[in-house]
Amino acid sequence: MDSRLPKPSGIKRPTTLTKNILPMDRIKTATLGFGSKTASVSMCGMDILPPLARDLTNLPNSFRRERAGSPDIHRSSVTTGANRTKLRRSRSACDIRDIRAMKRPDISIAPIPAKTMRLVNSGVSNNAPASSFGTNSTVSKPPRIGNVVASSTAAVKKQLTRNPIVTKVGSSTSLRSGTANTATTTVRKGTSSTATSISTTGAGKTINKRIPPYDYKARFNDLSEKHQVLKAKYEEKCEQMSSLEGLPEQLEESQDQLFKTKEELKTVNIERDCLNQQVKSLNLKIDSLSAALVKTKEELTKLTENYKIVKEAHDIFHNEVQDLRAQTSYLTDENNILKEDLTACKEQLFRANMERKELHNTIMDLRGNIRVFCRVRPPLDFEQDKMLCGWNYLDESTVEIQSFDNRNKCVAHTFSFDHVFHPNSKQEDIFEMVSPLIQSALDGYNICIFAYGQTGSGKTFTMDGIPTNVGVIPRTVDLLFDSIKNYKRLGWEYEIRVTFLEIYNEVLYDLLSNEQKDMEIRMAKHNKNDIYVSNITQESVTSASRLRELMSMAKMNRATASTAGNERSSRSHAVTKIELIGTHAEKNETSLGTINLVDLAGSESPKTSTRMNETKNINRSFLSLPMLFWRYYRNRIISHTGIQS
Ligand SMILES: Nc1ncnc2c1ncn2[C@@H]1O[C@H](COP(=O)(O)OP(=O)(O)OP(=O)(O)O)[C@@H](O)[C@H]1O
Repeated sequence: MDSRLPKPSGIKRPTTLTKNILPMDRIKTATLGFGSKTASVSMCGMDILPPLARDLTNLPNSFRRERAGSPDIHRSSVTTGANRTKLRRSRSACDIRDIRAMKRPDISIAPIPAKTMRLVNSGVSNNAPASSFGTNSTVSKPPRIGNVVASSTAAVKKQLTRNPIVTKVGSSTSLRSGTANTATTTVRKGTSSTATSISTTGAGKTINKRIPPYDYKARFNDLSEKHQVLKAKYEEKCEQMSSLEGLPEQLEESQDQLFKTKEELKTVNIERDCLNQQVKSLNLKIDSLSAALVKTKEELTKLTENYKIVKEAHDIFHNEVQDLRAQTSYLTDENNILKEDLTACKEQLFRANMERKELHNTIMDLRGNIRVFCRVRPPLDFEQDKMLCGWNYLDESTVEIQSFDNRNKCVAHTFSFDHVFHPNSKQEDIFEMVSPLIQSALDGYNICIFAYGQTGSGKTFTMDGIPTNVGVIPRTVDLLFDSIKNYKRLGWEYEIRVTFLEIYNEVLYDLLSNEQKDMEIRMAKHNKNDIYVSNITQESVTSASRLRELMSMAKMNRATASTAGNERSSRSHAVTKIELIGTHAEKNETSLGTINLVDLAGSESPKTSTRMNETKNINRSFLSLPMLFWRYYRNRIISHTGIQS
């Protein structure tokens, strides 16, 4: 009979649950939980299966790291080969010898307790508590590792403190442990005397029965019973192991999931930090925008108030504008009426001006186209002590000159003039007499004003004057431009051109140019009564100041010298010619008038002359002057009467 228990087969060595992927704390926990039988037992609910679990739990670590599901091997390892050898020896020679020596006692084999049988048949429930040991429960799902380890460790410790290793033989708390311990004790005892079978009755009373060594059948039954129990436990452990085999994979998956979750958690934390930063910056923006909004509201309030004020002003202005528009409309109508009236007035004025022009020139003709005025200058400072000829101012047109003949007899000569100006006459009085001629020039007539007399008689003073008391020419310029302004209102536009000619020793000079030129006096082709000077500088002037400027320039270029009667005597004839070209665009009228202002050189007696040639030329020119006037009168008489002689 083979007493050796069948070696369990198909038991897989539990795989090492600690993998590299586990962190160190997990590795420790896993090693503690899965690498030890304590944890294995605890996981299977052995904390509530005290006897055998306690035994297994209290095994040394080195031993507990052995195969989890082979309690037989454990026991064989614990008892080592000594007990087994003892058993074999007891079953062999010693036992036989003992059997021979012993009497066969009456042995009543204790029946297998019913509770034990139920356990054998029903198996061991891993997760079931001790109170529900007989229920059929299987391990279908391993508990969570952490919880299992914690609970198992705690349960084992608790169990260890509550239930010491040395169990009370015959205790009814656990049939399996009681059976195992009893078997061990029986073997030990059996080596010296007989085997002992411990059984429990249905009432819970422990029944110790000794199995004589020779009672192989009883021992066999006993061992079979133990074998069944252990086999059931073995199968139970196998099932537990098979269920636990999937735990590493689950653990790995859980770890992967955990790492993924951690990575996601990190990402979420980073995103959360970013969002927090964004929230902070947005809060700052909100604060600044809120402040700006408050300012804007204040400004808006001010602007609204200003808008109300401006709107009120606008309404007032709008009403005023409406009134003004009405007035403008009324005034526009009035203006149109006035325009029509103005046009009619202008027409009447133009016609009246033309009539005035005719009347004016008729008066000029009646007064005489050639008028001669006489001006007696006062004696100069150096003449106060000199013997001067006497004169009498008979009336405003007659003067009597007294002189002595060869017999020193006083002779009186009476001269008649258009007007005689006594020495107290002013420059304004002289100009008042000649100014109507300026009007004639603007009306398109040619006029000539010249001063004639002996040297030092006051010709230049009368024509040019002095800066503090200007003469005829400057006053003519002022009157000319004032009249042009007035004529502009009547629709006349005038262009003024001036030339300055000097005749010195019968030679022509351009007083506006210092160049040597060939200048001649020529008659106009279209009008034989009109003459012009060739190659002379002609300037267009638009202002009186410019004309005066040109006059001063010409005066500077004029030849002067000292004579017996005048320290600065003009030794040439100076002719200032002013052309007035008037146009009336509306009436398509034009007018061309000329003003010739002549300051003749002073005649001088050959007796007192120091420059005889110059004096001859001057006096010769004066001889032509009566001839000139004679020709003029003859032409006018012929034109009026047709009589040639
Ligand atoms: N009416 C006057 N009242 C005061 N001073 C006068 C008057 N007429 C001329 N004189 C003075 O007499 C002097 C000579 O006059 P002015 O030069 O005009 O003579 P003139 O006839 O031009 O001589 P000439 O022919 O030699 O140039 C000047 O000093 C001038 O100031």
